[in-house]
Amino acid sequence: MSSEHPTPKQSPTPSPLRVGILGAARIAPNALIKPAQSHAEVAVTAVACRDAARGTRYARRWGIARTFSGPRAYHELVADPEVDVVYIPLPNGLHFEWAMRALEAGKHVLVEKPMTSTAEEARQIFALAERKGLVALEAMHNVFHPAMQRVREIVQSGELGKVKSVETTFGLPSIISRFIFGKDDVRFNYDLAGGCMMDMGVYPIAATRFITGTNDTPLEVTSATPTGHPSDPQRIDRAMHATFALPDSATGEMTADFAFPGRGPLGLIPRLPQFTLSVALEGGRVEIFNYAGPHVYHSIKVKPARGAARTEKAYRYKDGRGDAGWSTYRYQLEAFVDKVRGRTPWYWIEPTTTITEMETVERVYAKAEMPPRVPSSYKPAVSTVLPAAPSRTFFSLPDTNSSSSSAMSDAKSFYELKAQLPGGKTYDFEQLKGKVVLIVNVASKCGFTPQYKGLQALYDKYKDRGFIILGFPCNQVRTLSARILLLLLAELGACNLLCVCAREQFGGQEPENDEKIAQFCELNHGVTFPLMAKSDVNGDSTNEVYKWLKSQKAGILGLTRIKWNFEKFLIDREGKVVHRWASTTSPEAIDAEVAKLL
Ligand SMILES: NC(=O)C1=CN([C@@H]2O[C@H](COP(=O)(O)OP(=O)(O)OC[C@H]3O[C@@H](n4cnc5c(N)ncnc54)[C@H](OP(=O)(O)O)[C@@H]3O)[C@@H](O)[C@H]2O)C=CC1
Ligand SMILES: O=C1OC[C@@H](O)[C@H](O)[C@H]1O
Repeated sequence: MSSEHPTPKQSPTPSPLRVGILGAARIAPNALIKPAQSHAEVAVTAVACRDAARGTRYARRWGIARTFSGPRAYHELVADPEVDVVYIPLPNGLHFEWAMRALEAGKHVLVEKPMTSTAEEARQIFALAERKGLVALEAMHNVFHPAMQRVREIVQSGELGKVKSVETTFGLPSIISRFIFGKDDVRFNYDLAGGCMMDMGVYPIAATRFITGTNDTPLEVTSATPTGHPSDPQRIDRAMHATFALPDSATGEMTADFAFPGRGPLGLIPRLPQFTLSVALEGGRVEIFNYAGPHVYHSIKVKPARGAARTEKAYRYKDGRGDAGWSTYRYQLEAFVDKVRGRTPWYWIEPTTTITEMETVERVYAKAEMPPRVPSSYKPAVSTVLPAAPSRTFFSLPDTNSSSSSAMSDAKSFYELKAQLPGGKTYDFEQLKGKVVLIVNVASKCGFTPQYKGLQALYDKYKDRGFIILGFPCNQVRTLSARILLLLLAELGACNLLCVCAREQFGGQEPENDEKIAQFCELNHGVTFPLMAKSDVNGDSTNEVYKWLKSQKAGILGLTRIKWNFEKFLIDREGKVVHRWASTTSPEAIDAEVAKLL
């Protein structure tokens, strides 16, 4: 059911992005509605609320023109052709379903933190967004703020040497939280993927990783101690304390707490909320107070071991970008709109970051011996995910699930395969008999290129136990902008032939010759595992190895095509492909699976 309201307050540009909100949620005014009022390219035009009266009040209060209500409200908003972006501030356990439904309907999505209940769900959201050429972002708003960017800059500048340890807290005293959270708050509901680690805990994790440059990998959790919530102590954590191993022998420690007790006898002396991030480095310390909401107030303290301490503030970027009055959410919205409009955002949270953040949350719960959050029962509508009509089938490549001869390898087993080495020699797979093999299509100028480091580490760790990695450089997997261009052409009705021709010609992420690729990998990433000659992994000229691998194991949604650089195939000692992982699965995340086969 939908209804109209008086004109919205915004005075947007002629073609603003029209945002619809799912749920009359408490956070939406701060996180989206108010920020949108100062963004000329955004208009919040619709809200869906299960309850008609509440939805109408909310829409009036916030000047939102259209309301959907009733049991189909969310479906109707998502299907509305006048909505371009869906903002999802629902309980955590519903994020996946509604992000997927919105993407399936062709909308960009801004999803509240934590993005999903599990890492696998986040993977699926990004895979679908990528397939559809849409933007998906986890609303981890504080990292977009100049204060957090500045802290990261100071830490990473080397001014105070290497990081030794990071300590982060996010906690509210019980005296405050009892006024904020009712006893039925979604945060305390296990079936809705509640828990303190999910809610507040993602801030310390995201901040620690952001500051230490470990956004590409899940953190190694060395300990996790939960405090159960009285409503459901076995499954819902009121608080979580965890420690991490960071690169270069550094350590991390976090505390998140929905309601910590006061001090003194009977806990009667109240304590202040805790929002501190403190980094100890070889040559001093950097601290930021209020790292989660730095727009309200913050102070950055830089304390060198020798010399004078200083305090900094950063409400806008040093070069003047932004506005001192902007909140973290406003900076986030700026980036989101830039991304949707095809401009380069000032900062962006890559899919890998969100996926590995969720992996870290999973690891913390596992270490704490608490049950993992339950994945959504929503089954993505595959039929709408797959390309619908032949005239738009540039995502469905010739070899996608095809049984045509060009897509098939003649080899009957892994050990019959051969690959081209740089310089024209042949790499015979017979020599791989009895080994565990990881095969990766690599590229030097891709967002995932830093994975080389993790791959080399994996190789170094296990090569003496019969493990080998083979890299297949490929210039073929196209860039996102090229995909969007293709999508646009198809939407505009450009002929299928044009799309077919363009399909495999885009790329540019591995443009150099074999010699330069090898030099790049050795110099920048210390790669010593074998790299094959540059070749195709999709299309008519797909090399024999990839034809065979793809015939053995399909990827997400049953599609065989290689979707991006740094997809990974793991082959066991018998020559059987046992795993296929998307690019977003980091080398660190597959370590345990490799170890299992050795
Ligand atoms: N970025 C930030 O600073 C913050 C982010 N958040 C995140 O936003 C999300 C929502 O939090 P918050 O605004 O506090 O939550 P609220 O409880 O205020 O809102 C959640 C909304 O979800 C809808 N909903 C749908 N199904 C259910 C259900 N089964 N039970 C309860 N609500 C349901 C309701 O919409 P309807 O109106 O249709 O009934 C409700 O308005 C969470 O993921 C949280 O982590 C929260 C606070 C701060
Ligand atoms: O910023 C926040 O503060 C309080 C939390 O419960 C909320 O979900 C979080 O995002």
